[in-house]
Amino acid sequence: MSAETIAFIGGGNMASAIIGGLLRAGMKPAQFLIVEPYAPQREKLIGEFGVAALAAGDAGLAAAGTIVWAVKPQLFSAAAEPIKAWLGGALHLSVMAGIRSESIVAATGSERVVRSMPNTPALIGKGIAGLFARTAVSGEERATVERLLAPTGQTLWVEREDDLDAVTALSGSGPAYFFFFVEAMMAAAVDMGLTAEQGKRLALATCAGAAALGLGSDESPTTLRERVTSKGGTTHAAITSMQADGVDAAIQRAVLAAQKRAAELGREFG
Ligand SMILES: NC(=O)C1=CN([C@@H]2O[C@H](COP(=O)(O)OP(=O)(O)OC[C@H]3O[C@@H](n4cnc5c(N)ncnc54)[C@H](OP(=O)(O)O)[C@@H]3O)[C@@H](O)[C@H]2O)C=CC1
Ligand SMILES: O=C(O)[C@@H]1CCC=N1
Repeated sequence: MSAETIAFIGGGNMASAIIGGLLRAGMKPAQFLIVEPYAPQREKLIGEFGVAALAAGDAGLAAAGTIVWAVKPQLFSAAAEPIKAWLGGALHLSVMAGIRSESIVAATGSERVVRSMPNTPALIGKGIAGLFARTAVSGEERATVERLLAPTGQTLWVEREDDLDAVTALSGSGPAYFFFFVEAMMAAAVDMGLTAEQGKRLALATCAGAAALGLGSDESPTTLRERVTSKGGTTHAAITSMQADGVDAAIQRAVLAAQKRAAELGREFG
């Protein structure tokens, strides 16, 4: 192991998305060390990526230049405690929701901490990750983090750490809101006599097309929505129904609930 080694504490969904992306971008399996207590998951990582995976961290961690924290926030303290002696020399990158950088400094003994909030489209290189760096992190280390996350999609730096709670609520959790919407579209498709499969195809292609249209256009989502909405037509009927049901306000409340929960996770498990 060397300073080029990237160690992951937790080898689940998010770790796999980042490791897979970096391997596709040309990093070598020997550059990774994963600490993952769940044996079937360890075997999956070894089989899929050819990386080294240990049930528990050991002194070898001290050589890693970068340590990525990818355990559930609830498990952070318990995961850090037994390996603390070997963490002080590394740059730490957390993907954990809520856990404050101050808690990561206290648990690792390193001031060089970057927090990120990726999302699951990272699995196909189409994610977006919010990033926050503590002042001890150098410009070069910020660039290192950007390189690490580049294969997973876009990155966006925020200046205030608390803003990561809003990023978590928007883009971290956002893919689930989108699938929730698609599930409802599919249920409506079935109500109207289409099959669920037809509903899924129509809903996903429509959402993907609308997102691509929005990304490629200088016009606001409001203008793009209005362009679909003919006077007295079908879209007007649907939007009027959603407004009467308070769907927009409900979505805003839901996103704020996620932001509040992110802050709570930091207080409860930091
Ligand atoms: N999923 C998402 O959309 C996003 C998740 N995140 C954040 O990423 C983090 C990881 O989430 P995700 O990848 O979905 O979760 P997973 O449950 O898939 O991965 C976490 C892994 O860590 C393992 N683990 C548990 N205890 C330890 C330990 N002591 N040492 C090392 N590994 C341990 C778990 O094993 P076991 O299963 O045995 O407990 C599990 O395999 C979370 O903090 C979450 O907030 C961030 C952005 C988006
Ligand atoms: O639900 C969660 O807590 C994590 C953080 C963002 C997405 N999943």
